[in-house]
Amino acid sequence: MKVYEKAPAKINLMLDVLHKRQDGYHEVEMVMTMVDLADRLEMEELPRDTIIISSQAGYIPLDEKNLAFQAAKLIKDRYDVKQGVYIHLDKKIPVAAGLAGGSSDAAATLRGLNRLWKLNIPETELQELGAELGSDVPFCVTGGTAIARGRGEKLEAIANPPQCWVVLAKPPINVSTADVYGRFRADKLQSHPSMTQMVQAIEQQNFHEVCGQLGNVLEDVTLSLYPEVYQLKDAMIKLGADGVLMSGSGPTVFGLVSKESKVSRIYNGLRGFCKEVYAVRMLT
Ligand SMILES: C[C@@](CO)(OP(=O)(O)O)[C@H](O)COP(=O)(O)OP(=O)(O)OC[C@H]1O[C@@H](n2ccc(N)nc2=O)[C@H](O)[C@@H]1O
Ligand SMILES: Nc1ncnc2c1ncn2[C@@H]1O[C@H](COP(=O)(O)OP(=O)(O)O)[C@@H](O)[C@H]1O
Repeated sequence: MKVYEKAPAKINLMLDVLHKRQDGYHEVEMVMTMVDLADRLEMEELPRDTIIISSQAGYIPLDEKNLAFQAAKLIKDRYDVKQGVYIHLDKKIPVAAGLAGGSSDAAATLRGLNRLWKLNIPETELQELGAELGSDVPFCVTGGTAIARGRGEKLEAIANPPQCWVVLAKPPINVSTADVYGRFRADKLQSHPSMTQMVQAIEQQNFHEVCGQLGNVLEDVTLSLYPEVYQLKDAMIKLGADGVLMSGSGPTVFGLVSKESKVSRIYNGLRGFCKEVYAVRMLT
């Protein structure tokens, strides 16, 4: 038997860091949503007690370092599953981009294996398993749009933002999330983005206000390390995107665009800066 799962990319519409915790993680407040740029996973049951990962992407690990492998191992161990699984990852989401590609693959693996092995694990329990794999995995289990607190695992579902185009551009650099959080200094912050106002703008379906409330306190860290991310952001603003922000710890920059007529100009303009540019819809 085979099951298929879609693993969409996330973007952070708002990301605030409150403080560094005793356990080394940072207490965050984020508004997260998903975009229509997705990996596709095929999972096939194997009679042998083994986990095999394959992918057309040459640049991700296929062993126990792969987050889909870790998700399969976790569910097998926790629920004492004796069968094995073959997982094929059709990667479309750029890697180490701030788009939670690996986290979304892990979440899709948890959902898929829950179905394949008829385990009937409730969604909240899948989220708890996800939290053992990474801070963004619980959100990716459920998707939609949510406020995320704690280290990212405490979720509160909210309305989806107004539908629009999302242009994503990833410069050819790899950013380490741990490094960006490690360099973040709360005392250097000039201001915090407002969670309340972002949530209100979304609830009122006020596109202009959603664009106005975009904010990410990790942006300054990544922009100072990689000036090309700053240039990309500047280019996207000049090309006419309605709101522009770096996603997560970066380096992907996204632009929200309401008018379809503007999308191809922005897309083509950005292709002059980097190869990895995508124009997709918000997943609502
Ligand atoms: C910044 C965000 C925003 O959505 O996304 P990405 O840029 O990675 O996509 C997330 O907070 C990333 O979540 P995720 O990528 O799952 O992080 P994890 O694997 O749990 O943690 C990687 C490392 O980041 C740091 N970390 C992560 C989350 C957090 N709230 N505080 C932290 O300090 C820790 O040093 C940790 O060792
Ligand atoms: N299934 C996977 N897809 C992508 N990256 C993966 C996967 N499994 C493990 N990784 C590793 O996880 C790291 C972060 O990848 P990713 O989840 O794409 O980053 P981000 O959270 O910044 O978007 C990379 O170093 C990559 O090698």
